[in-house]
Amino acid sequence: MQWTLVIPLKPLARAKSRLSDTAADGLRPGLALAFAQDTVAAALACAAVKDVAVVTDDTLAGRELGALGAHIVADEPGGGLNAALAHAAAVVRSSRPDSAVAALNADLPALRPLELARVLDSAAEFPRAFLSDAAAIGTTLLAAAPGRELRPAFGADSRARHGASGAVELRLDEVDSVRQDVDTGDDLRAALALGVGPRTAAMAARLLIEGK
Ligand SMILES: Nc1nc2c(ncn2[C@@H]2O[C@H](COP(=O)(O)OP(=O)(O)OP(=O)(O)O)[C@@H](O)[C@H]2O)c(=O)[nH]1
Ligand SMILES: C=C(OP(=O)(O)O)C(=O)O
Repeated sequence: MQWTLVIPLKPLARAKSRLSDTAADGLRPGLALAFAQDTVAAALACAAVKDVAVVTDDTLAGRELGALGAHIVADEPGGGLNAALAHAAAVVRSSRPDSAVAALNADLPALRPLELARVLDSAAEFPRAFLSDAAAIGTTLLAAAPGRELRPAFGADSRARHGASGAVELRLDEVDSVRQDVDTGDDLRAALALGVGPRTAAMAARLLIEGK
């Protein structure tokens, strides 16, 4: 089975506020874009991925991620993360009702295509399934098989909320790159230790050179 991924990205100027002690205001939007670029590039290189739709209102991010090959969906609801994801899934299914759809965070700069394929192949065995994040509190991927609603419940404690919604938690080893979202400086160090994509590596070097 091949999946359509929906990836949410809020306006870069407001993104990654929890990284303010690690990256100055002038660098943070570029860092958030680099995370998204490396995430989208790895997703598009994954054999289990048919295509990628990024839901965003950010003009620059839309242009850059579109250039990588992602489809761009406008964040028309403007009602936050879950509304954006539900909208993007509906847009995908309006043209292809039988699509398998999975939501994936935009802040997975260490993402490896083979690990993502393992997660998606495993998700294909269930109506709805999810992968918890590295902190084991949130969610990095929520998948809905053809004919199933996505019903996204990202945000605080989303691991528990996705579990309570009836989605099956995928318990896989050796998919660290799919779990390693980056919200804090510690997360960024963990991602760098796993090995990040080229755009995040370049931005991380600037953070070191420019001292924040
Ligand atoms: N399209 C869209 N994406 C969103 C929205 N809110 C959050 N996101 C995206 O959803 C993912 C998780 O978002 P958050 O953890 O709320 O925000 P963040 O920018 O990652 O980090 P913080 O500012 O530190 O909370 C990120 O990829 C965000 O860019 C929204 O309202 N619309
Ligand atoms: C929105 C989520 O991620 P973050 O850790 O980026 O807040 C989540 O885990 O549901």
